[in-house]
Amino acid sequence: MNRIKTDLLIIGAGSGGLSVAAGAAQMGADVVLLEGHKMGGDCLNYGCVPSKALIATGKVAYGQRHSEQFGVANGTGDVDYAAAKDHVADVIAQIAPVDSQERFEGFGVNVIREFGRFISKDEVQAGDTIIKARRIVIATGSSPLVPPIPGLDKTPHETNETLFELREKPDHLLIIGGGPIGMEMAQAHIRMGCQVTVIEGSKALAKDDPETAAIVLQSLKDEGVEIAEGAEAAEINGDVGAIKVKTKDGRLFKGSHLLVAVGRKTNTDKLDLEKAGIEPTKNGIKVDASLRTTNRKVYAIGDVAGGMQFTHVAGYHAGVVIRSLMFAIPSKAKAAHIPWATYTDPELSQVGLTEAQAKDEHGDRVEVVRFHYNHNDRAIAERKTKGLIKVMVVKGRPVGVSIVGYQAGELINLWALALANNMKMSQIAGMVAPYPTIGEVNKRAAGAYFSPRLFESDLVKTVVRLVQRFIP
Ligand SMILES: Cc1cc2nc3c(=O)[nH]c(=O)nc-3n(C[C@H](O)[C@H](O)[C@H](O)COP(=O)(O)OP(=O)(O)OC[C@H]3O[C@@H](n4cnc5c(N)ncnc54)[C@H](O)[C@@H]3O)c2cc1C
Ligand SMILES: NC(=O)c1ccc[n+]([C@@H]2O[C@H](COP(=O)([O-])OP(=O)(O)OC[C@H]3O[C@@H](n4cnc5c(N)ncnc54)[C@H](O)[C@@H]3O)[C@@H](O)[C@H]2O)c1
Repeated sequence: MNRIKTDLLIIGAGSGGLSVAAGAAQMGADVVLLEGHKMGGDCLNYGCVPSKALIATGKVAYGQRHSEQFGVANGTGDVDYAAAKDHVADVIAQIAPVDSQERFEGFGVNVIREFGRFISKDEVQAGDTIIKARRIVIATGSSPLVPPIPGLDKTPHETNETLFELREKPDHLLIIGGGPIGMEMAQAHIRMGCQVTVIEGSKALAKDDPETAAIVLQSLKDEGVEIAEGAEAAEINGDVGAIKVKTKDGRLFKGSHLLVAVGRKTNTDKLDLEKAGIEPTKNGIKVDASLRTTNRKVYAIGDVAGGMQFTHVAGYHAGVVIRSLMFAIPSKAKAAHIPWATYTDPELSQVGLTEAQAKDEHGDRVEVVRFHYNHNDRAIAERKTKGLIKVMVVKGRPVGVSIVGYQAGELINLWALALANNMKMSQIAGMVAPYPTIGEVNKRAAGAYFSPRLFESDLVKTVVRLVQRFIP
């Protein structure tokens, strides 16, 4: 057995672990990084990157079929499903060097390609190496949840870990789960020429604002996706080509392939957490505001910390623990300013409170201002007029923003900055945005907050009349 000592041990080389490793090593710490499977974790190999690459294929195919409105003859938009998967693999391959073992070794990180498990409060065994560390960061992420629905274990099915390697085009893809994975993949597949049915136990895209989510759901239905809500999968059987899903309320869905996308299970089973005195929760590892576990030498970040499960959250967590670990500066993770986006067409994004949450929290003090894409000149030129922005405002400051429409994932960046810095609506309204950009939607939403105050105020009218009378 090899024995090594280090300042910092990181378990898991996904979005969170790699960010901590890169930062800490480049700042001079002695770092050991463990990865039992693929460098880059879920995001690069089974998550964000392949899903967005497949969405891009769908977008091109859809664009070909709908080009006439621009004066360009419609094309057939035929998709070679296997070739689309080659495109996905090529996109992953282009990004992979950034997350590679070689790059991290170049920073001076000792990368060990083994799963790690605790053997004491400050020791982890990985293969035939025992690492004793002054501080440890658990960044082991999550895996697809495959629930114990009767028959599922005997029925061939895809998850996000297998879908991007499937080369045979599904005639009819059944998707259990109408969350972001389900809806992004539903649209990508209908655009690639598959028939698609989403079987959702409660409400699709339920974590988002219902008004903006409804616009996405209607768009998917208009493209031909069948979305069954209140349809909890209860019994599954069949084989590739003939899969059947029965729901609790007796509905029967038939398809050729099945994708299970019903949420995530955090990766803690290999860790032997109890050996280190680390308390788990129902969905992850118990952490305090500084992401410290019940063992004061150990932190948990990213998906395994059991909060919002996004790559940018794992990256943000990495920054929080680096401050504590490298400089001993007390640092807390907050969630109120964290945005998210779902990359359907139209896109859906959110930061801060939804309208319902804002009204719960602030009552009558909330004002909701809206601006619709069909008043944005660039959106008209691009024929992307479907969508709106809603800003929830309390005492002149935004407390939440929901956007649905073209580039909603880009537009939310400004509001993430505004919420993180407690900015005022007047600062957004005062920004000069280049014309014609989709980004003017943001400025016009802020303007919509002030319009009634300026244009419907008797006081303003009286003052203006008075001033006009006295101006020479
Ligand atoms: C289909 C899909 C699409 C997504 N799209 C987006 C998106 O568009 N935007 C977004 O922000 N997020 C998206 N996500 C979420 C995002 O992928 C995750 O939030 C992110 O990868 C979490 O990072 P992490 O570092 O916590 O974990 P991971 O990236 O999962 O990394 C954890 C790593 O730890 C390793 N590991 C586990 N146990 C051990 C052990 N005991 N020892 C050593 N190594 C171990 C694993 O092999 C893995 O490599 C998507 C997820 C999915 C599934
Ligand atoms: N664009 C993005 O940032 C992006 C994209 C994909 C995934 N993700 C991340 O991955 C996480 C997981 O995504 P997800 O879509 O798997 O999970 P999710 O938890 O968001 O959605 C799962 C859905 O499955 C439904 N469900 C559960 N059991 C069911 C059953 N038996 N029958 C029918 N429906 C059932 C739930 O009601 C829920 O709506 C997301 O929460 C997000 O954090 C992010």
